[in-house]
Amino acid sequence: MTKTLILVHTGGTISMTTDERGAVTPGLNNPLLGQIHKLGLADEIIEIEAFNFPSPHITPGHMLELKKLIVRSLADQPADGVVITHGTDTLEETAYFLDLTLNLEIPVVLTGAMRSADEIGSDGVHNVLSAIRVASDEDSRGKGVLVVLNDEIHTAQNVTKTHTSNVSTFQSPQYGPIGLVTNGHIHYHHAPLLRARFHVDELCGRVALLKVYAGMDSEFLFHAADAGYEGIVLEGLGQGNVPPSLMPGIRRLLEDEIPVVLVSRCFNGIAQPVYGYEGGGRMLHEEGVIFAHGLSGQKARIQLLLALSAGIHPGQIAQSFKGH
Ligand SMILES: NC(=O)C[C@H](N)C(=O)O
Repeated sequence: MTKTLILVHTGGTISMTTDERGAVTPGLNNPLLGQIHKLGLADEIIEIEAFNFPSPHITPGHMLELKKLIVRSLADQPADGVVITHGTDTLEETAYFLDLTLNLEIPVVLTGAMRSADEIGSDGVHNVLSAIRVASDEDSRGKGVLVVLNDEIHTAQNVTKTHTSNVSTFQSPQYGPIGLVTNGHIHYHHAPLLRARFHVDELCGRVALLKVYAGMDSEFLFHAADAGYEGIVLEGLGQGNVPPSLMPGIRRLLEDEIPVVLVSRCFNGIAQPVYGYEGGGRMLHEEGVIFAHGLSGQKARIQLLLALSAGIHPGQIAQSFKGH
């Protein structure tokens, strides 16, 4: 069957080369642009250069632009799948943003590279080829946004960058990948659960992410309330606890109707209201802190930003985190 894919480039190491000083830098043009269709994998690949940014330069505003570009491109040219190349540093945030905002049955697959385009053993072209094969596969439909690197298929919800430089950096702690890419096959061994969805045309609200540490005081939380932040995500301790010295700041935010979402700074397990001591999860839950079960801090932050931008009332935001 004839397949048409849209391949959107956004930058990242996959499109970078090494300069004369030995520093890895973005070039004027994405070196992959125009190269991939020559490999003859899908019948038609429409390449679009959306941005050419290192991914630390990507903002939620760019993520929304990307989402709109995908919707527009598919309206102009219906396709069987979408592949997006992206820097790896914030890839998981863009993937989750798209997962929560795109409402598509066709596969949408993000990929990137840990080695620049001119480096020996560069993983970029291989990852793009795998992503194209995954996006062309019928079994990839209806699975939400996927992330494909190093011959593994991960969900946007669970995947995270776990290593600064290794090519096997993308992992889904505690859940594992949902599928594998081999020479001849795309093989799924798990099916992802249904996700939340938000209809967002514009982003509004500032949401901060703070990591909780031993002896942390409330100063940043008071500052966040004074500075007009609309939401706070806390990466709490263990099963979802904070030092008692953080309670005055949390109470102030909740009094001001600023949602406080709690995840765990542990990368395995879920945050849950277990402990009844001062600052323990039970107390936080009873006072109105929202538990985002199993999400990382950076994903919970994207979700809270989208919930606020979708106009969900602060009282209803907890509901939108149910099921995670
Ligand atoms: N491997 C990479 O793509 C890392 C790079 N700093 C980026 O995210 O753009």
